[in-house]
Amino acid sequence: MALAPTLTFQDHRLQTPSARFSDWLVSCTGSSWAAATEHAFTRAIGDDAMPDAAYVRYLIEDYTFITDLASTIGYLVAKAPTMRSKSRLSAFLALLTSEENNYFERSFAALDVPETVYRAAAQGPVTREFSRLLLESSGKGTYAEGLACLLCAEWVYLTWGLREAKKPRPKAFYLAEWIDLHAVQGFQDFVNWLREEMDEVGSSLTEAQQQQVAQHFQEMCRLEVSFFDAVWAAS
Ligand SMILES: Cc1ncc(C[n+]2csc(CCO)c2C)c(N)n1
Repeated sequence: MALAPTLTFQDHRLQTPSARFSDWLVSCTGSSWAAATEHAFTRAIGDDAMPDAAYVRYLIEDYTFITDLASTIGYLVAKAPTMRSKSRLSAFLALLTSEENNYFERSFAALDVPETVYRAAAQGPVTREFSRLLLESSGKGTYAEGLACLLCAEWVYLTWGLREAKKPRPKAFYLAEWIDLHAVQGFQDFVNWLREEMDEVGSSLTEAQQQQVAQHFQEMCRLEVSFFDAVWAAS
C-alpha cells in the first residue's frame, strides 16, 4: 500500500531550497530507495557471486518486464509535449528493442534457456503488478505519472550500475554487460534527461497531481524491491 508523502513538494523546497522535484520523489519513497538500489541481488552481480539459477529467474522475468516497458514508452512518446521529448524517448525505445533485446537472447543462449521457455514464460505476481502499474499509468494516466514510473525504473538501475561499475568486471559476459549497460555515459545522459523532464513537468502540477505522481514513483520503487526479492529469495 502506498503511503502519503510526509512533506509536500512546496514544504520540501522550504526546507531544502535547492531540491529538485525528482529529489523530492526519491525522498517520498522512504526506505524503499535504498532497499532497491542496495539490494543484495545488485551487489552479487558486481561481486561475481550470482547463482546461475537466480540470474535465470531474473532474466526470464525481466524479459517479460521490458516487453511491457517498451509498450509503456510507446504511450509516453504519444503523450510527450514536445518533439525533443518524443525524440529522446523514441531513441531509448529503439535501443531497448534492439541492442538490449540482443543482450537477452545471447544471455539466454549462454545459460541454456531455450527460446520456447523464455518466449512462453508466464509473468510472476510481481511482474504482473509492474505491468499493470506501467501500462495503466502511461496509457490511462498523465504524461507526468507515466514518466515518474519510467524515471524510477531507470534511476534505480543507474544508481546500482554506477556503484557496481567501480569493481572489476565479473567473468560471465552477461553479468559484465549488465553492469556496463547501466553505467555507460549514454545511459547516464538519458537518466539525467528524464530527471530534467520530470523536474519541469512536475513543478508546474497542482499539489494533488504532485502527490499522485509521488505515489506512482513510490509504488514503482516498492515493486523494484519486490522484483529483486522474488528472484533472490530462493538463492
Ligand atoms: C524490473 C526492472 N526494473 C528496471 C529495469 C531497468 N531498465 C529497464 S529497460 C532499461 C534500459 C536499459 O537497460 C533499464 C535500465 C529493469 N531492467 N528491470
